[in-house]
Amino acid sequence: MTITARQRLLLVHAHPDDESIGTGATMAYYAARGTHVTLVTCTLGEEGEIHLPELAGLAAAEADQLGGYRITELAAACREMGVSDHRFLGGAGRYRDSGMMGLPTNDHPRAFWRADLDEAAGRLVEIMREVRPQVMITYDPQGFYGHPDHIQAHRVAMRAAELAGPEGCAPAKIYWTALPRSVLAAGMDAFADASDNPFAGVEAPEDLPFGTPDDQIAARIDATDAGAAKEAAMRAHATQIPDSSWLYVVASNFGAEFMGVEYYTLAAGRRGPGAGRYGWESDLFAGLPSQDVPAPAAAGAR
Ligand SMILES: CC(=O)N[C@H]1[C@@H](O[C@@H]2[C@H](O)[C@H](O)[C@@H](O)[C@H](O)[C@H]2O)O[C@H](CO)[C@@H](O)[C@@H]1O
Ligand SMILES: [Zn+2]
Repeated sequence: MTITARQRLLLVHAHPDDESIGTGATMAYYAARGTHVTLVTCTLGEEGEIHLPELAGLAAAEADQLGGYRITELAAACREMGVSDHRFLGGAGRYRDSGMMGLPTNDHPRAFWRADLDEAAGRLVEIMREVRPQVMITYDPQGFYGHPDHIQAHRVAMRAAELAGPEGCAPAKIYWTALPRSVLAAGMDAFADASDNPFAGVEAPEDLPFGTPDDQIAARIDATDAGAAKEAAMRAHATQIPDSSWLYVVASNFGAEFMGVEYYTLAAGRRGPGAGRYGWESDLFAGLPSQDVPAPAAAGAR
């Protein structure tokens, strides 16, 4: 694939649904502005729950067809976001959804959690060679909330960037998905008296398995105009995100602020110009030279 877009964004996610939940507005926002957005999903999500009773028979313990079905959900979500370049790491089915931490599925022979790090990273380097992204998004070392496939996606993405560096095709900036503690605190306040409080039982934002101090956030992407695309992409993942999901409860109360604004920490690269108390960037490509698309590496060049 010859990519001529001047801006190229690479995202590395663990399962079909993560791209929409965590970065759907960012992806739709940049795709709508001509950035070439490449999504790499590391597993098919075979071990997921199924919130559509009519599809219960696809479950891993039954026909074990959920992975194939989630390929179609992901394709629909990408259409809603305007993203056309999507790949599964190593090809569809190479790495299997490991299930939640500590489950026997972590030990499945193809479990992503057991993948050889350099072998998996090498497959991502092949995509970096072709796409030559200036910016990459993945998770923090905790995988945002501790799922083994998210932790492994972080490790593979960061190792690939390390391996690609000497070849000159590593991203100049690497961001990790994040949620500011102040946003979590505002959410807890807003739902304090709600009957369907998604934060019920949580005393403080620090008690949640995710959340980042505001002064460690590097970018706030206001993709409010892509909030509807994000919600449509999430609804494409109906086996994973039921209509009753807390995600929609929060969205219905927060609206554009929740669905259309996404936050990141900067793990590598130089921070661009920003604004506000903590100098948050409003553009992931801030500070990067507006470069022409480098000539694709000659065939066989390494
Ligand atoms: C957003 C995300 O990473 N989803 C994963 C996750 O799903 C969780 C899992 O089904 C768990 O059993 C539920 O209690 C929890 O609510 C879900 O978020 O893990 C799945 C299995 O690895 C994965 O398929 C799904 O994409
Ligand atoms: Zn996930």
